[in-house]
Amino acid sequence: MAVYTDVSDAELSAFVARYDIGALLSAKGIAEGVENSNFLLQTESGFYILTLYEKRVNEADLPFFIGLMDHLAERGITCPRPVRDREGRALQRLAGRPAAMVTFLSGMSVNRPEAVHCAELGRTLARLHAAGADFSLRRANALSLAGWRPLCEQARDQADSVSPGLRARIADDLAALEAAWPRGLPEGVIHADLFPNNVFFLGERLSGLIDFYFACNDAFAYDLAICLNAWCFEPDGSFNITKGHAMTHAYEEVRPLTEAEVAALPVLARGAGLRFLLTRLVDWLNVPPGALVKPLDPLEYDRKLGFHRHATSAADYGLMR
Ligand SMILES: Nc1ncnc2c1ncn2[C@@H]1O[C@H](COP(=O)(O)OP(=O)(O)OP(=O)(O)O)[C@@H](O)[C@H]1O
Ligand SMILES: N[C@@H](CCO)C(=O)O
Repeated sequence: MAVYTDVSDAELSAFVARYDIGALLSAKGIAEGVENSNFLLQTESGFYILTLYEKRVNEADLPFFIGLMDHLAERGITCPRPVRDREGRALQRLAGRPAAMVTFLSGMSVNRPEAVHCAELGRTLARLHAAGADFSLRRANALSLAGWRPLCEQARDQADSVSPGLRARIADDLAALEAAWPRGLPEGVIHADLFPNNVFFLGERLSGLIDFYFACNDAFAYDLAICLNAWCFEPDGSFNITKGHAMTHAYEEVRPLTEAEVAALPVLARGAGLRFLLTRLVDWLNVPPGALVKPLDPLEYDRKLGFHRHATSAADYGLMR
């Protein structure tokens, strides 16, 4: 369960009383997630999600995330809406942490996405990229190429205790990516963490997106590469090219990729793989004492990188031209 910060019932009731949403009826810590502390609140007017922002969220970035959810929702992307208190504030502090309350979205995330889900995701990702075009705030991606070496240094000495040879594999990936990372690709607002657990479906239709707390300005095709990593591998570690095709084809129906983006896809996919290997590895090695959280398996991404290291073109990911 991702609850790093405990909040007493009395603190929660007092917090909810700042809003015009009725009295608090129930509150429970949410089991899913690894980054922030999340609580499902029921008040007299319905359900809300309360988030206390933890270590990876820089408080200065919160206006970007809050503003982005409002911006996207106003442009037809279904996502949580920040709720404002009686004084018009969305950003709060609670139990010593920055905090915000957002609306509850209905829908279910899929544990084992099929090609139909990958296509829905691809289409919505392209719509999200278009909808962010006129968002006025900017946020650099703190977890792109320049952010990987510091993570690598944090985890390096213990990497081989997690898997023999991991330290050397990471060093090779990083060196290869530093030599080949593409510049000048089309960019804008990206979600940067659109894993299946952050995407809701009603039946086979995508019904909403959550968790915008890694959103930033970066290459659109890097966002697609993150999704290929997160949605298109099978539990046995193989890449499912049918799912990759479904996702990239649906993306291109809304926003065709440029030739430069197509050419860059293998290196972007490898970079996305390394980004999640590194954050998972650092978290795996540093579970805070007393935190209710199940760290995610870094080696899942070591196995995915085994595929990316040998990919030579976008066709390996199902992107047909
Ligand atoms: N607005 C919302 N509506 C409905 N459920 C939500 C909402 N926001 C969060 N949740 C629920 O809380 C869980 C955790 O939320 P979230 O993914 O934002 O946490 P996180 O710690 O940032 O997770 P992650 O590990 O994906 O970064 C989600 O999987 C979902 O079940
Ligand atoms: N989606 C991330 C966790 C949240 O950042 C992962 O699966 O590693």
